Amino acid sequence: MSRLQLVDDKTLEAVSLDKAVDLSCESIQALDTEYLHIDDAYMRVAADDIASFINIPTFDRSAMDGYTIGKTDLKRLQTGRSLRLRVASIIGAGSIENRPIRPGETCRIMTGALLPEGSVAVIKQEDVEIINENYIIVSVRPRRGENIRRAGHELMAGDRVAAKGQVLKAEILERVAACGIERVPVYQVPRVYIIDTGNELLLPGSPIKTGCIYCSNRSLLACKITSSRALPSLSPSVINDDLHTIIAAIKKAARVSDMIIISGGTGNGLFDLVRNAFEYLNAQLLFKGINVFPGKNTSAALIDGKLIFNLSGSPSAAGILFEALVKPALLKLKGELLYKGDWFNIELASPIEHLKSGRSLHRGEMIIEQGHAYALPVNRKDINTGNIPLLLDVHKRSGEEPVMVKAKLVVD
Ligand SMILES: Nc1nc2c(c(=O)[nH]1)N[C@H]1C(S)=C(S)[C@@H](COP(=O)(O)OP(=O)(O)OC[C@H]3O[C@@H](n4cnc5c(N)ncnc54)[C@H](O)[C@@H]3O)O[C@H]1N2
Ligand code: MOO
Repeated sequence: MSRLQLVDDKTLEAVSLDKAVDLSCESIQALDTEYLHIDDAYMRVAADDIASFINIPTFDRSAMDGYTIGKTDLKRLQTGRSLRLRVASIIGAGSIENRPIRPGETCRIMTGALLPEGSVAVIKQEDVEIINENYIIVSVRPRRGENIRRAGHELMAGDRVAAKGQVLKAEILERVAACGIERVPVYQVPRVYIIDTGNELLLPGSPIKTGCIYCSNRSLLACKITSSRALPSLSPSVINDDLHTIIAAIKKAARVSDMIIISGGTGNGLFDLVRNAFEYLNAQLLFKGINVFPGKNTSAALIDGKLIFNLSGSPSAAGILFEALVKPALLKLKGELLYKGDWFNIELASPIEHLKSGRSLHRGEMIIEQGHAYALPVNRKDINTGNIPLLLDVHKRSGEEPVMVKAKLVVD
């Protein structure tokens, strides 16, 4: 390992957060696709448009439990007359009445059942007078088509029920199932490998030692990866600030995962060696440093086509940078169409304490006051209050206290 040398990458300039997101996202493509049974496809990402092969419903059906009305009887009723109709048959949902409806006749029909030929309306059972099981009297004036659901009124054959890149949520999968489609094309789920570097780190469960802290980033990142519907995998132990150990961990991660996150070692201290490991591995450095706080030392690289992020060891910075930078790339890897997420403008509920000049990212929560949504800045002690969590993107220009900020919903 004598060939290991510390790299001097000071020549690389820090990029804006937007540029860092673009460079990361542009360097990767969605994973391969597979077909899954709809029962296993919840929250997976559609790898192609999914369209119906059939009209839904495929036949004209009754929308109510009631009685069918034929064309001639409808005309008579519309003149204001009362009619005594003979109940010719009973049609339940799923059964078929082959005989067309005749003048002076009705069929008792259940909700969802196929209408007999010649039916032009259905009258709800509570709107007729039942004389006995063979006769009813109708005195209402139905509209043509009343209580009839026509073939194709929900969907026509060829209509799209899911778009490529859309997350298959409950209501979408209901539509897919309604079309009779059993298997759907989806993107594979990314496996994201987490490496925590730092000599001071202990895994929870081990006895505390002087000068050491418990490693909490792996829990934070694993939860965020899980809530992004990807698969976290954790290095079996924390990784010491030793170049060979870091290189071995990255090599292993690149073999078994689709994306890698390394926490710690982003700084310029003597034991911040992750970028030296990148150099040794001939990684293609995408950027080194982002003009935002926290995260000014964040970097990203490609190793064997796998995107690898080096986030700050500080858990609050790592959590924020996951949301702002890693998550868009992860969603792109998953095949999600809207991988960058929506930023919206929102007013701060209170000023942010000790706000730095320039651009900074913060944790926030949405609160509602007198019907208006505001972003309340929160520090780490106050999070998880039950309010909707937000990521806040704040620009402070000299001498100005920002009022409006950009925000993005955080799901974890
Ligand atoms: N001379 C300077 N020193 C530092 C600067 C600077 O500009 N000049 N920047 C500071 C900032 S900002 C950051 S961020 C850090 C960069 O830190 P690293 O990414 O190299 O991370 P570490 O030094 O390893 O750790 C930072 C902090 O977080 C704790 N940590 C690390 N890993 C974990 C983990 N897995 N779980 C929980 N906590 C973790 C670690 O003990 C440190 O306290 O550099 C500053 N220094
Ligand atoms: O670089 Mo640090 O992540 O700004 O807090």
